[in-house]
Amino acid sequence: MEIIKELKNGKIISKKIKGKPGKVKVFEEVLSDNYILINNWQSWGPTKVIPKDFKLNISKEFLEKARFSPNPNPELLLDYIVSDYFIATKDKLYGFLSSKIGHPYFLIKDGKIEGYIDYFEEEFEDYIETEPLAVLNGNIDILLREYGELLRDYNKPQFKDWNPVGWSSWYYYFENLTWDDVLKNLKLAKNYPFEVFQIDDSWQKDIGDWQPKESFPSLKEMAGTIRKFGFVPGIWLAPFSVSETSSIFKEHKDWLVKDDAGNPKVAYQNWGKNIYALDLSNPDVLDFIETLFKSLKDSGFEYFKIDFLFAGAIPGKRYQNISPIRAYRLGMEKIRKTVSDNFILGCGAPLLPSIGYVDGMRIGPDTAPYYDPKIPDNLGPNAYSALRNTITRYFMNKKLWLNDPDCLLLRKTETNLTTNQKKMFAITAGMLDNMILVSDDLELELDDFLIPTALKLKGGEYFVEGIMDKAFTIYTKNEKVGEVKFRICLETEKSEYYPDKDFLKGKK
Ligand SMILES: O=[N+]([O-])c1ccc(O[C@H]2C=C(CO)[C@H](O)[C@H](O)[C@H]2F)c([N+](=O)[O-])c1
Repeated sequence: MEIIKELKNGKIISKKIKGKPGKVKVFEEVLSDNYILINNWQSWGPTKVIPKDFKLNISKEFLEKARFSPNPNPELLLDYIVSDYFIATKDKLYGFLSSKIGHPYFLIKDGKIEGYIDYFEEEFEDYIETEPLAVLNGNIDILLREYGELLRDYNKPQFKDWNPVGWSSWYYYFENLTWDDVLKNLKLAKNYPFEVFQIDDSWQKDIGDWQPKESFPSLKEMAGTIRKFGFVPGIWLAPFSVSETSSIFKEHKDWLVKDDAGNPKVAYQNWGKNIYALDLSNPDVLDFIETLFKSLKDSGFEYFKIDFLFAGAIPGKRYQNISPIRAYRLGMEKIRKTVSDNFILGCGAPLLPSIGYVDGMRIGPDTAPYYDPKIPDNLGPNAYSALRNTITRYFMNKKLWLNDPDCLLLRKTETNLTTNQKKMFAITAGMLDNMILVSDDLELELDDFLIPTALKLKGGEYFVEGIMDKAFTIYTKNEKVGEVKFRICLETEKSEYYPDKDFLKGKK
């Protein structure tokens, strides 16, 4: 590896490779600490502190269902602590600055931190530079912010400066949403400062068949009705996913990523089905994606929550022999160009490969109407892990995209969330200037005082101290509230804020 740039507190290294490199080892250093900050490749995975001898306890059964959701090389998780893109200790941070062709990751092996880049099956006739690696020394709280700045400066992403506030259907209605539920909430949403009204997973015929199911009106009527109520029409879809029961699976197996035997490869299981992945290196597939998003846009939708994106980056046989990461970015580039002036929210997305293609990014797992620090990180729903990631990935916000911490669930019934748990989420998301989305049946009684609370805290300059400690301290300064400090321990649910502002206490 050669130093391509000296930094005041470290360096950026890279090297030239060609041929068929596969998994390239690019870094090794003795692990000098008992605790490490690890990161997962995609939206729903954890960024968290673990002891160096932590056992991931990933079972073969979990991997059978999750498949490539937790990692493009899931089998590594059975034997190692794996950290994608970056890894850190209290005074060191090792962070790759891009994932444009290869997938960069770290393993903890024999007391060492080992850095690799997986170029999968791609062959390079000419030399290419490896994804650059920044090696930084200093206080981890400062280093995280610095790593975010290096990522921004290296990738130079363009994204909208609109920081949406709105409503989403998923966390109350899930797949049971009806068009009557939509109409009821549209009427009630006028009482809130919502800009966007987003219909989530529920409307479609099948995963891959992106037409409305019988019980929903046309796409044009869906979007037109939302617009008529004064909101930006938003819609959810999983554009790179194809369910085994879909017509696209029956008619276009040639469009799917294949296994070594030439059969369509299962990307993951969800909705009680096997889900396959579109081969984004195939020009016909990119035409399909363009036509799909043009039709959604022409129907009147202006906000796109594109989900399960990791499916586009699974290893396998493709039309072109390019890495899954390069194929993924072809698909994301197509979407970005097709709806360039609309808001794209990435979800279930490989983080570094998505830089530059999204305006917002879900940076944690699903929230839920329960908060439980004891549930292990399994990519599944939990308000605790959604809040944890909101803090540990805060440094990506407004550098790479707008962080979406997932929705505030404010209902007082049909939930196990306490008002304090809702308050911790709302104050944190507001102070860190995140997207603010609510997901409730608006007819229910809500702790809705937290919406103005979160909005008052937005727009500031913020910082998080104690990323590797038991409790975080979040600092924010904006012209509405001045300087606010919020000390929060996620495990004990104890939090204090200074100065003691009434609006933070739920007084109107
Ligand atoms: O581990 N999983 O199999 C899994 C599956 C789905 C899922 O949530 C995604 C799916 C949906 C709908 O299917 C919602 O839009 C969530 O906001 C979006 F994040 C999540 N999640 O975000 O935690 C995890």
